[in-house]
Amino acid sequence: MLFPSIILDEERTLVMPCEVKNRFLLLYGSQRGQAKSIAEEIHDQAERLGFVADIYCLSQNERYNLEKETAPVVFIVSTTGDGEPPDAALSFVKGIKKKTLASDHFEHMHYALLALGDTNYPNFCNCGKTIDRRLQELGAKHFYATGHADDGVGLEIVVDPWIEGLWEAVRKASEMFASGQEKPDRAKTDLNKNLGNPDEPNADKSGGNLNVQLLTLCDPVPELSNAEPKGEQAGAVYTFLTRSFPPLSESTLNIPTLPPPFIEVRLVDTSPQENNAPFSKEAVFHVPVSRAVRLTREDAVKTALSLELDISEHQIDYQPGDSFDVHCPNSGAEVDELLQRLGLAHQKACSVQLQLRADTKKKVAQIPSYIPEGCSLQYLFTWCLEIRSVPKKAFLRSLVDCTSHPAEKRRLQELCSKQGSAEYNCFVRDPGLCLLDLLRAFTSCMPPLSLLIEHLPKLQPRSYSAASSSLYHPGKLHFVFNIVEFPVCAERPIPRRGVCTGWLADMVSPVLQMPARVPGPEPKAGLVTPPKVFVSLRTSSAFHLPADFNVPIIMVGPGTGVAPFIGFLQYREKQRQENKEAAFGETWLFFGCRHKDREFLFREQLEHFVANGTLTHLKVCFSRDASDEEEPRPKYVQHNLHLHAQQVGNILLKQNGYFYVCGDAKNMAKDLNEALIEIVGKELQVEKLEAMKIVAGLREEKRYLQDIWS
Ligand SMILES: Cc1cc2nc3c(=O)[nH]c(=O)nc-3n(C[C@H](O)[C@H](O)[C@H](O)COP(=O)(O)O)c2cc1C
Repeated sequence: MLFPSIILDEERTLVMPCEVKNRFLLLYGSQRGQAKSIAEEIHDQAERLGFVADIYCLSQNERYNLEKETAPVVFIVSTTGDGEPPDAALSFVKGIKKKTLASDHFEHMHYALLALGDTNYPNFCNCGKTIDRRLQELGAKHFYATGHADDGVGLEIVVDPWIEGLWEAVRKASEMFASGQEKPDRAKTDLNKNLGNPDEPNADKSGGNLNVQLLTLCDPVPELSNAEPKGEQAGAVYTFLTRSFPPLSESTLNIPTLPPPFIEVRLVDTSPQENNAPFSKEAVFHVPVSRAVRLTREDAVKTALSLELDISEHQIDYQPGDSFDVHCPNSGAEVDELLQRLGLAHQKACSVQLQLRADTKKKVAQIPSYIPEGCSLQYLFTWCLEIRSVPKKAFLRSLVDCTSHPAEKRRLQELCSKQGSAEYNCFVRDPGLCLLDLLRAFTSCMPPLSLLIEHLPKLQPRSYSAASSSLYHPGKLHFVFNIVEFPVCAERPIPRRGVCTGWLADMVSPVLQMPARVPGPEPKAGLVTPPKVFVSLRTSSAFHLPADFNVPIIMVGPGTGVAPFIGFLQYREKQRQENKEAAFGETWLFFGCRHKDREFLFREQLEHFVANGTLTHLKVCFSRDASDEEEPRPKYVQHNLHLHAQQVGNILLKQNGYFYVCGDAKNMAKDLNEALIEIVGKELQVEKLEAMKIVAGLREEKRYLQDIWS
């Protein structure tokens, strides 16, 4: 069968005629939607390139049958939690892990896998790697090299070339295997000659000599390169974001094909049922904040707050180590500004009626399930859409067509182009710009409401670790957070706070209590109605105290990472009171912050645990306090861990102890992992590789547990 050649149509779009219908099965497992949207993108491209892709979520196992599947299978899976599969992939992963499956169970299967992850987490792409390894063990064969995309640096760096190379590989795989003419092993060898491996720097990323590009070419418009758009702000403040500079301004651009529109919106002037609560399928509880305390001093760089929720009216059973979701709305001021900017402010009370466009070219088009039918426009932006998300390149591409000023249009084309990738990262992705930032800067851009519904993801609840034990505080649930601040930068001249932490901080400010050591106005008890928040519980499968009291534990929780350990220690104190005869293992806590006097969170409570023997070793360090020159003190928790290497090694390697880490994934958790490997190497006198294996073994045994965030 001859593969049709590429035709350059009049609009200079590279298109393929649709005579060849090579079928493949496309399965995704996604927690927050990125894997799903990549799968949908592949599906749409497939359609345009003349393939047939049957797309399903891994959880829809009644819709596909891998045991009988003869077409190539493409998996797109992300990783969540501490290296865990997304919820929708859990049962699939469990199924393929069954020990009873024969080693040739999937011998008939040919697959490609794109794993999404983030190198800030220690178990990079663990779910994808697990599926890959297991499918191989069960006899399945790759028809295309696995891609590991890193959200920490930009998924598109791997995803774009991986998708580009996929088409040739799918075509060859379907040709060879669907007809049953080729023996799989032989075919694999043949195929591998042409496979591009996105993991290998010198690989042919096009997957062969066919360079399929779903891109439009845009010639430079030299006279526009430095033209000023009309908006004052755009010219003055947003220079790098909005203005084109050579060499990009002089390049011919490859820009993505316009994503096909699929939603039709009508705003109906009936008064919709007003509802000021999140729309969620899980059990969500509306609970009062019974106490709010600022934990840090005024002069600390970060402001940490502790909130106590009164859950006594609800059935919320939690254990220390569990976390829970706070369902927060978007900022009212931002929603108002957005509606104003879109010319929709006067319709904010209208009911939003959505339907799929009858003429859409998008094949897997769905009305987003997180938008309740007939909600108001205001509700849609307040509770349903993540308006702070960083617009993806496909979104920028769509915005191009809604922008009237030629210079702004060109700049948006640059930012979504292949050639402008570095500028996209530098001016959009890294500063974390959102739609409103773009609309402030690109003043002639006027997207329709339908486009925003198509591109803005679901507003996600924010997850926090419980910082209390219900044995210690019956009917109460505590949590701790730093107020996230996004300072002014060149691309965003207006500072802002995190969606959830900013909202919580504003809400509790009338009742906020100051730290005990700092004099300040106390809230007038009884005069203010307690603020309320919407929460749902997320139980943890493993991040709990060991069932056996005697097992020693090491906890590492700098900054707000100390939160779950406060819950652990409260629980442990109760266990000790109730089991006076029992022997309890050692409890170590490594805590760190910048300044002892400004942000030593829970200092009094930790000292209380030390005094009553619940906490046997409290090791603290302060990274910005002056150190004694003669006796330098440890700066960070990992340094302190090194200072106690022998005891740490002893607890973990000889006493079967547990090692818990909570806090920032990007810096702390990585450094700590390195420190642990070094300690194990030193204590056991083994090479680094061997030490790494031992540390990996601790993870597998669930004795090295993490609750980390990036
Ligand atoms: C709470 C959370 C936990 C994560 N844990 C991991 C992890 O353990 N390993 C990893 O490689 N990536 C991890 N990631 C990164 C995601 O896999 C990555 O952002 C991916 O693009 C998300 O795709 P999705 O939206 O389809 O779920 C985590 C992300 C979040 C938000």
